[in-house]
Amino acid sequence: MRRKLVAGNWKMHGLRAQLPEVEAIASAAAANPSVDAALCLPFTLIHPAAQVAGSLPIGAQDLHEADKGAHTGCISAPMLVEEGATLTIVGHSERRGDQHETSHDAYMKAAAAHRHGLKVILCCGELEAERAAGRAERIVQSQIEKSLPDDADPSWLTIAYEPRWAIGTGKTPTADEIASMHAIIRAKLRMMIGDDKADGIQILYGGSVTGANAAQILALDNVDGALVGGASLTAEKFVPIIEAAASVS
Ligand SMILES: O=C(CO)COP(=O)(O)O
Repeated sequence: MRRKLVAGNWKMHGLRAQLPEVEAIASAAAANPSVDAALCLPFTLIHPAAQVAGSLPIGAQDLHEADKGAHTGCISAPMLVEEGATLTIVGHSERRGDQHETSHDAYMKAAAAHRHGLKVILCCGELEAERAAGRAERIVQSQIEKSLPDDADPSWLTIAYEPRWAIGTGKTPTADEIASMHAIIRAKLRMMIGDDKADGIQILYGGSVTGANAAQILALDNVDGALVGGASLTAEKFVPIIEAAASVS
């Protein structure tokens, strides 16, 4: 039985003034031990958040594929580990859009994270035009093919399906569309790494998840948690999602 994981992605939000939110989220996570929770924060908050987060895992949102080198402005896996991160997101659609990252970049970044013991949330998801053109499934399958790291294993890898058009828009796919895409991702994983490993990997849904829709989404087949943006920024909005996950676990 796969546990549910509710991970927050603060994106480019948060100063030290928001550390009490981290503490409050960590307390709520500790009070719901049947569910896994985590927060992926801006680089600048990783160290101070890790000091106050207790057992709540603190992660990054990106990293460079190299351990060190002449890469101005970039952050490597060993740097993240030293700051107290235990996981990182790779391949988020905002990095694919804003920084032109490819699935191969995500593959390289996931490998770098794994080399240094970081868990990885690997993102995939189609654009609105791709869904409208009937290409959503093929796009997501292709992203998984190109980005799934070697040695992919449930002990360190999680997949997040985040349709780009559902992120920050208040629009979500229908329950059938979410369940269908998650089944397609599960089938793809089975083909690539075998049933045992594939069946252990958590597949999260992300895109406009809130306390109001979380229980319904998290109850769907093959939805093993949520990757939450806007509604993860405060305990008031995020804790109900953790509790919704607990209620369907
Ligand atoms: O991109 C997301 C999480 O990584 C989802 O963001 P929202 O929850 O704000 O739609």
